[in-house]
Amino acid sequence: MATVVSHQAIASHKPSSFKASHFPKEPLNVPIKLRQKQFKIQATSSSQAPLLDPVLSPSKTIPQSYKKKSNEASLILIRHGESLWNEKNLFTGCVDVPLTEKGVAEAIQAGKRISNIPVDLIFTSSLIRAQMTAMLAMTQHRCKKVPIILHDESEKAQTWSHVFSEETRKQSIPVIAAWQLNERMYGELQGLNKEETAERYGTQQVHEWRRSYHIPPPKGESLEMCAERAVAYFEDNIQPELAFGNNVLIAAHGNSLRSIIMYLDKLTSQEVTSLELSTGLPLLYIFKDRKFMRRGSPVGPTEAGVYAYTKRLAQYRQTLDETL
Ligand SMILES: O=C(O)[C@H](O)COP(=O)(O)O
Repeated sequence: MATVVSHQAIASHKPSSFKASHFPKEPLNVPIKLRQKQFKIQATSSSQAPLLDPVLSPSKTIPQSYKKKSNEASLILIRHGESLWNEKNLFTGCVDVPLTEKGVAEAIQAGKRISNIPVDLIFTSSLIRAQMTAMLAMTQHRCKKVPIILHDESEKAQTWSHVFSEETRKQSIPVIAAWQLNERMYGELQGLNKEETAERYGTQQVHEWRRSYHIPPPKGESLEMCAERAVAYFEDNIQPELAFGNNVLIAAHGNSLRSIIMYLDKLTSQEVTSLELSTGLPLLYIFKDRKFMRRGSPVGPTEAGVYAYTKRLAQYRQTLDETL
């Protein structure tokens, strides 16, 4: 019999104490966008491992019922830890450089800060510094689930990365990498030293390139252009997950996150110019009643205030305390 599982199905989305046979074998009720990425698994017999088939047309895979997991979800945003080019003060943009040792420590520290906050699904950019940050942060999470990058760049990549144990899937968290969450493309500034560029073109000009909403750096993206793809991706792919009740972690970049925060906090193009994000600092939002409520940055796993924000977070933490 053919069974459809979504990306969500590889994670249990529940604390490890959750019983009730865990997940149904039949399709989970999943948000619209990720339905389109559903895989069809054909179990030829109970003794044979399932085979992964390519995506079917969404009309064949959309479940009939659509039932929310919860009316409330957490959203954590983390700018990646310090990169080797942050350290050298170079414009980085879409150049794919790794974290420094300090960046690794920042990512681990960020993980400690969010270690009691539920994470069902992770989105990162396609750049290694954001992916390293997400992975390192998750090593600290008390749920002890394994983040697994989903490879859907080809049918073969999907098939070859398939996990054949339902139990193992339940102990994992899907990680979706999307280029739309990449840092703004910094054009002809990529690889240049920020201080030297300011000396050459003037502080005011460089500040406009870096912080204005509308003005792009030479042959690069303005924040507005970056927002067009990052916010569209957020609205189309991430917000439906939150609306469904899935708790989401996004590890991305200074400017792609600035544009998303501008959307979440309804900042004007003027207000966003003064928004600065530190490397490796997690920011927590609660999504409820179709509204985003900014809750600041969890300062530590035992910080009482963070868990007082919502009953759901407090309950999740209590479950971790009881079961781990
Ligand atoms: O891409 C870069 O150089 C930085 O990560 C972000 O740079 P900015 O603070 O100059 O926008």
